[in-house]
Amino acid sequence: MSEIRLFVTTTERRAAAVLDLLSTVFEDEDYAIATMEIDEKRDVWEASVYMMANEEEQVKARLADALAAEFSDLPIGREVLPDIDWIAKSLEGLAPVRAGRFVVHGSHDRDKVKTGEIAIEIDAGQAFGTGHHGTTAGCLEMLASATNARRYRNVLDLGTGSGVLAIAARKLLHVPVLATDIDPVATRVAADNARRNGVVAGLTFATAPGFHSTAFRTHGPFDLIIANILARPLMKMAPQLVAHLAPGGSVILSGILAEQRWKVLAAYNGQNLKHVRTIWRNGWVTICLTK
Ligand SMILES: C[S@@+](CC[C@H](N)C(=O)[O-])C[C@H]1O[C@@H](n2cnc3c(N)ncnc32)[C@H](O)[C@@H]1O
Repeated sequence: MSEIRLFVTTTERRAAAVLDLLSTVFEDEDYAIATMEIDEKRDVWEASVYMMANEEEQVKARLADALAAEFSDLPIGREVLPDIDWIAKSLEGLAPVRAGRFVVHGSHDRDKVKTGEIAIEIDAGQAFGTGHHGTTAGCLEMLASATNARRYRNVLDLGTGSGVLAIAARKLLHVPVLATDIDPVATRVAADNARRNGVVAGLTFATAPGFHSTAFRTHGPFDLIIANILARPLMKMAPQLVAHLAPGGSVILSGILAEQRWKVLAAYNGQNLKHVRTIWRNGWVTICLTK
């Protein structure tokens, strides 16, 4: 049976409001809801709900009811999604990912690395970060571009997961990197991955929730802090994160849904950081700011 997407087309701000509405209407039900950017320059966004074809009628009626009060000007669009070969799709997911000068690949794809690329070998495992997620790829791309513009002397990777960003930073910059995670399994996996990638020296791993460890004082302040966590903890941590950033330093933040971007920017602008660049990937944003 085919899958259907019902959607409305509007601005970023109104799409975020429609998403809130959809999450209330379809709360606790198994329908995926999402917003996605269609045209950055013209501020065109879509807010969507996905369902199987036999559920379309009732979902559409409820959607129309929900939109009636505030969004009656938005016509409901419809798309029939192509049937997907999930086995082929999952294998495709393991293909190497390229972002900036980096290529992240599994051990089965060592021969796919091209001359001039910085290769990071990560097999899918117990920690987040094979490079396939829009947030990881966004951080890698931002890291490559941020380091074109200036030199950094040390780096913090907060929420290191598989260690992919710490390994990328070490391979690119050859400077000391502190990598931390709240999850001890992640720090162990990240250390293993660092060994496999031949970058043990210069990389320190620590298990710590947020900034609760003496490691930050010992190794900081940092010229570059990369944190791919989630919008809410990133906003909460803004004062501490900025306190550990050296004057003139840069921050790369990800784990932020496109509609949460302005809130995160406000939290960091409030700490006197200036926005440099945003990268959009698959509904997620990666933001770079400087002190
Ligand atoms: C989205 S993953 C990012 C992994 C990797 N850095 C990447 O970019 O692919 C977020 C990681 O942050 C860790 N994390 C979540 N909250 C944290 C916190 N308060 N302090 C430190 N690490 C945290 C999680 O355990 C997880 O490994």
